[in-house]
Amino acid sequence: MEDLKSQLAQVIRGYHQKGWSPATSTNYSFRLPTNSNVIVVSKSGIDKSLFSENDFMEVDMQGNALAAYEGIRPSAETLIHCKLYQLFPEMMCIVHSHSVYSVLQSMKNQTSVELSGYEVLKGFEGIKTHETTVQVPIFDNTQDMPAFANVLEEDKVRLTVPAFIMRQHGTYAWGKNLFEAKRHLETAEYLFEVDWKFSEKSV
Ligand SMILES: CSC[C@@H](O)[C@@H](O)C(=O)COP(=O)(O)O
Ligand SMILES: [Zn+2]
Repeated sequence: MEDLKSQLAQVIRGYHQKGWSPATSTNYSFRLPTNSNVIVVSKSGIDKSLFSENDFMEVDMQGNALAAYEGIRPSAETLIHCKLYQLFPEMMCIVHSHSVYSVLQSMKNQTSVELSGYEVLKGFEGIKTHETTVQVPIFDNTQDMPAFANVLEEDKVRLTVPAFIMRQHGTYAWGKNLFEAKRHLETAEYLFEVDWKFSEKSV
């Protein structure tokens, strides 16, 4: 587990350098390979440029801190992680960004970002050709995490790729391991940026 913590911490610091986690934003988690009912999640309010293995804590599938971490505040968005693991039981890692292009894409007054024809779509698990179109869903932002978790459950059918946007907030992506979750977030973020820049040029 220490290896996983240190690998994810390194990814988190790297994402901060890309500008994906300003002002302590974003959160991350993985499930213990030895007990998938235990979620190792980032603590709330940590500066992601300095994130270390010690900035994780353990919660149960309802988001309650395990005894060893009593009194420590898990990420404010822990319930999103809990719900995604519940909806997609094979998924073991979740990553989140507050990137500029995710926010810009979400401000188009649409309920999804349509991405078509890009080679990098193949970064999403199961996509084998650029000759396809995917919809990355956009859900309205809220501070009410139980309500947002319900939205995810009700709209699970819209989660056709392993990523979504919270409007004017950022992207969540997930995978069967850190490598896959990372690939999915980077796929989404790259496509949001290229698609945004192309539509800017063509107006
Ligand atoms: C600093 S604003 C960002 C937060 O409100 C939230 O969206 C976020 O991603 C981080 O929350 P946190 O509780 O630190 O995990
Ligand atoms: Zn956030």
